[in-house]
Amino acid sequence: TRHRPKVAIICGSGLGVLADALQHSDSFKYSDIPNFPQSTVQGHAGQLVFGELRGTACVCMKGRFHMYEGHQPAKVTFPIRVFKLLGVKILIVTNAAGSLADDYKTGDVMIIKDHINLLGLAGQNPLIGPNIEQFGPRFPPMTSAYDKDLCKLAMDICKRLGYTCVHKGIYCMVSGPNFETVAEARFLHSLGADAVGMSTAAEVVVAKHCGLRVFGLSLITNQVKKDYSEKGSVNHDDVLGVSKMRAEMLKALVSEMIAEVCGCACLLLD
Ligand SMILES: O=P(O)(O)O[C@H]1O[C@H](CO)[C@@H](O)[C@H]1O
Ligand code: HPA
Repeated sequence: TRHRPKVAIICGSGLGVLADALQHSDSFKYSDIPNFPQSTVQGHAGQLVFGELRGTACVCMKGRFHMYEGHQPAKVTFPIRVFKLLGVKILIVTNAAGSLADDYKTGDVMIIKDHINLLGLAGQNPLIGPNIEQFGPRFPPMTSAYDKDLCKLAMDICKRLGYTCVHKGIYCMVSGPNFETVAEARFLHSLGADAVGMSTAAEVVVAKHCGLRVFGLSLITNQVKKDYSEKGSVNHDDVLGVSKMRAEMLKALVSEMIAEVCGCACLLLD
């Protein structure tokens, strides 16, 4: 491919259409890329797409890797270091997530302000093992994992586009693959998490370690039950259904973000 991406986008469950925004695109199947894991989850196509979005060269992971697929944390996050070596400066992560916050509705968007890397805290951190100094320091800070300027820009864009169901909140990564019990949901909520999912935090830790700027979006695809009296249960098809319904909205938001970031002197990529 002739594209030399500055921005990488990871598509969450059912959000592969974000990659369709790329023009003059070149696609590579994960199975054709040396050392890349394979996508095994429905809603994750398994293609790396290079192209241009509003004049900026981007690379898009149409399908991410999860630990519940049997991968070690370092394997799940392997593509992030590939992006770094390709010259990427900004990582945009998206995911489908369940809501723990009382005021989030299904279909809402949460701009990720911070995360709780529950697996990382419990010893499943992608940076465990010999540190590769070429990428970053042994003890990287994580106090501003999600770029404040990019968060603010996203809020402004949402206002301009007339999106009202947008929040800023905290994402908690769990391993899955089962969805949470009521007691677990209460526990995560009491920790301060607004949304829960089975991805993202590990990718962000590796991205920050190697100096990428990160912006994250969760699409709220379901309400996580925090009360035994609440009826019904979530399944992956429902998650994909909501993603499909809201994917165009996320596509517009991500496109605007990239257009603004690359046109704004204060957010210059280099
Ligand atoms: O985080 P993404 O990949 O968007 O997917 C989310 O949706 C799946 C569950 O329906 C899990 O994989 C969860 O992590
Ligand atoms: O409720 C959820 N829990 C964990 N991961 C998820 N991904 C989408 N929804 C959920």
